[in-house]
Amino acid sequence: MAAPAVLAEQLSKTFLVAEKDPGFAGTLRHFVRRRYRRIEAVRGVNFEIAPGEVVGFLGPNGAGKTTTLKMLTGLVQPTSGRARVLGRDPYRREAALLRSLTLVMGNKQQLIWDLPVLDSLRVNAAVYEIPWAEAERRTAELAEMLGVADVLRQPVRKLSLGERMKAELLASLLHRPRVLFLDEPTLGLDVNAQLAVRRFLKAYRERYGATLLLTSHYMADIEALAERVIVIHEGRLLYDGPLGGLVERFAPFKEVRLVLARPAAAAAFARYGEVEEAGGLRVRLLVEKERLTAVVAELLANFELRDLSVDEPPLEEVIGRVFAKGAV
Ligand SMILES: Nc1ncnc2c1ncn2[C@@H]1O[C@H](COP(=O)(O)OP(=O)(O)OP(=O)(O)O)[C@@H](O)[C@H]1O
Repeated sequence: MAAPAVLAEQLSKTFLVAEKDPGFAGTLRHFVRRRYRRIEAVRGVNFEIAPGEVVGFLGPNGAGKTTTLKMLTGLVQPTSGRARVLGRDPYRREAALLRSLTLVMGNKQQLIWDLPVLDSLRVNAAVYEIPWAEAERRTAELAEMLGVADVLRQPVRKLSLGERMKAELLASLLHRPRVLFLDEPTLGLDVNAQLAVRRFLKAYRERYGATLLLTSHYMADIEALAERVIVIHEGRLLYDGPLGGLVERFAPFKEVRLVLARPAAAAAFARYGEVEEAGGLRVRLLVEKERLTAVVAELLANFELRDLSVDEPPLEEVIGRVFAKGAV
């Protein structure tokens, strides 16, 4: 295997947070004798990502995803373990590595609010020592891929959320990083803008052979972009493998959808599986894979059906179960 683009080896981060009781007395006590609470945000996480791979990084709120991304981009020093990106230690913040990676956070912005996007791009070009003629060429190319050429002369504050996020991506990629860490890059965007961002990330990866590690609460992002997923929960790695394997392992059931000819009570379906929707003409059931053929035969025999279809359960459902379980 080629040298990994990203490596996490027993990567761990513990935060010490000072705790203070409420009120004046609490504040006084806080000065005299400080109490600390340990938060083990990331606990011995191991993974390797090959150059050109796109990996979805999943976990419920507070699982340790952002902390891991911050350790991999040199913003936070690991308490123990090793982080390597393109063979280098990100926390040393060597210029050669900083020129090769980027961290895009959907909830943070780097563009200057009151200035046109182009002005922020000039700043970035200067920081990364890209001659302006070259930066202009790259801006034109990325703006075309993102469909934001028209808005670059407008102040950032006047852009829609979707336009702003695309401009943020443009700014984050002006130095053509080969390793992209993306933390919720489609956060809050409408469906069309989400789709545009996904398409762009795909095109960028294909054009530049980039490696992507991305978190998203939108499973559509993960399904569209990632072949492999890493799942963490309470700072520990729960799963690392193909997206399909996650469904196999955590969702040994299929989703059966029915359209009835006549409404039936929800209770009529409880014995076939887990009822997700019922009570009218539409019914959705989660049925264990081993029982599937028998259940479908019974449903056909017992109900007058307009339609019946069997699918993999929605990924949201599977992920929800993984998180709820919390252990493999
Ligand atoms: N700077 C910090 N100081 C103290 N605790 C922190 C700090 N940063 C994160 N934490 C804590 O570490 C844990 C993991 O947080 P992190 O932001 O990495 O999770 P996450 O998986 O990215 O969650 P989300 O999906 O909500 O963004 C949380 O309990 C959080 O409160």
